[in-house]
Amino acid sequence: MDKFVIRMENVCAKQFPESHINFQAASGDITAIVGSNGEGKTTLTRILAGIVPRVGGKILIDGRQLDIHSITSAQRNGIYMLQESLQLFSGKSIMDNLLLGIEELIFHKRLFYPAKEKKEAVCRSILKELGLDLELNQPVDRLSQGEKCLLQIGRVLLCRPKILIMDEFSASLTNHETRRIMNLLTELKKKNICVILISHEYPAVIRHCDCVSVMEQGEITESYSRKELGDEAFVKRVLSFKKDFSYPKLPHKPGKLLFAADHISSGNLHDISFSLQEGEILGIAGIVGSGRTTLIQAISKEREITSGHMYYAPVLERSGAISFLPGDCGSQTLFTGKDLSFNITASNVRKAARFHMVSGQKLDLYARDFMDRLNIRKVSCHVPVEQLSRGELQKMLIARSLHQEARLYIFDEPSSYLDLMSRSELYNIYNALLSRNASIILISSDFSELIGMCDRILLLKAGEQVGLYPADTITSDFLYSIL
Ligand SMILES: Nc1ncnc2c1ncn2[C@@H]1O[C@H](COP(=O)(O)OP(=O)(O)OP(=O)(O)O)[C@@H](O)[C@H]1O
Repeated sequence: MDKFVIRMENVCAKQFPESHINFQAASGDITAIVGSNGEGKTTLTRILAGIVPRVGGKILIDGRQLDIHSITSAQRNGIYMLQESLQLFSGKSIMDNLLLGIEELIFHKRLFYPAKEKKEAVCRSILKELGLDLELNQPVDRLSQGEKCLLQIGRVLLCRPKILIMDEFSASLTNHETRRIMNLLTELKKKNICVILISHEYPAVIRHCDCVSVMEQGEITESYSRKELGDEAFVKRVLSFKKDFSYPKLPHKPGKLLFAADHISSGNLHDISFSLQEGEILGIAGIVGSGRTTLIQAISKEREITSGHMYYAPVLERSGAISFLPGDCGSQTLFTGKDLSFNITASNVRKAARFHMVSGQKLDLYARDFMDRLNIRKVSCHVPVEQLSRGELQKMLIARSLHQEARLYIFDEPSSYLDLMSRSELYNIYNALLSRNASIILISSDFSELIGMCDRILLLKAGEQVGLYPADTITSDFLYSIL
């Protein structure tokens, strides 16, 4: 593919009517777009991919104006976008997931379907390129998150993209999986593909990206190129966005026993034993199929155990004493069509009730308070949830969980999609919860987060408990080696 530069000139987005986007990315480079939650990163890339309309401005490749008004028109110009959540055809095979819907494009099908052997050969070759050693007829459901992400990239590669946009693909991947995908993207540079990446993962940006653009309030405010600045100055610039990020874990003394699992089994989970004290954070590390979800369903009494015993302290018996924050922005638990205030306070409406009357004003005040604490920058708490960015949605769900005033919080990948400042704020909230004798069970694919914030870490692999370690005695590398 020939070298090219794609430019957005004075493009305006509906959400930021006062701002103009001026952005450019070159073929053979990985360009990262960084910035806090809600600054317009996703909006920019969605305009480029024809998912949302632009208001004014131009999109050009090497000076030639592109007519992008829909996903199809963007794809016709070679622009493909992988959105935040992984979207595969569940229950279908790897081959189906690679080819469904794009066979015509790949095989230039006219009258006849391509021979099965031809399709298999194409799929095998792309799997090889992706570094995946998988059977073509295997269903995708049991693949790891990293493999699923690679497969989606493979599907796009079959369409021979000029520009590949990836929006926060690493949110629920382990650092190891993220590294694997970044290595693949680095290989794509040799084919002159232009990769545009939205990421809050600064280590990946520092290691692999050639250019970085900073987005604030719907505008690109700064852009840096590794080639122009040199390696050292480039790294320094990127690190300056990271500021003083560290895990603000405060020392605290665990209190009474709050919960214990004694040799429990359920579904694919076998013989798990651990305890949790008041004021403690227990981390759970494990990859897909490790039994993490089954375990939290059992603890939150959504699933029966088949053997063993679970102890709940009396304080956990009251309704609302256990709060569960589901992973992947809890898309199942959103009250769509309702506003932020409703969605935040739905977990504890009684808090604003007096003589069986609920005060809407009071609910709004609670919602506003959480919006300030979690930096959800919206003028009103009556904004519909559909109008939130991914990070803002995650903060809203965290706020809902906190509003429940539970004693045991089960957080599944809570920091996914959060910018660094919001992560720091979340960790301070953990400290505040612990000081009030609440406890946390934290599930995370980010091993450094587990080590940085937890007291102990339970390791699960294929439904078995493979270890329970004090967090300050282990390293991320040790966790990778075991899991
Ligand atoms: N459908 C919509 N209607 C109106 N406003 C929206 C809509 N979708 C998003 N917004 C707002 O537009 C702004 C930019 O959102 P966008 O998703 O582009 O941010 P982002 O930088 O990608 O954030 P994040 O890091 O949280 O994913 C946010 O303030 C968001 O609340």
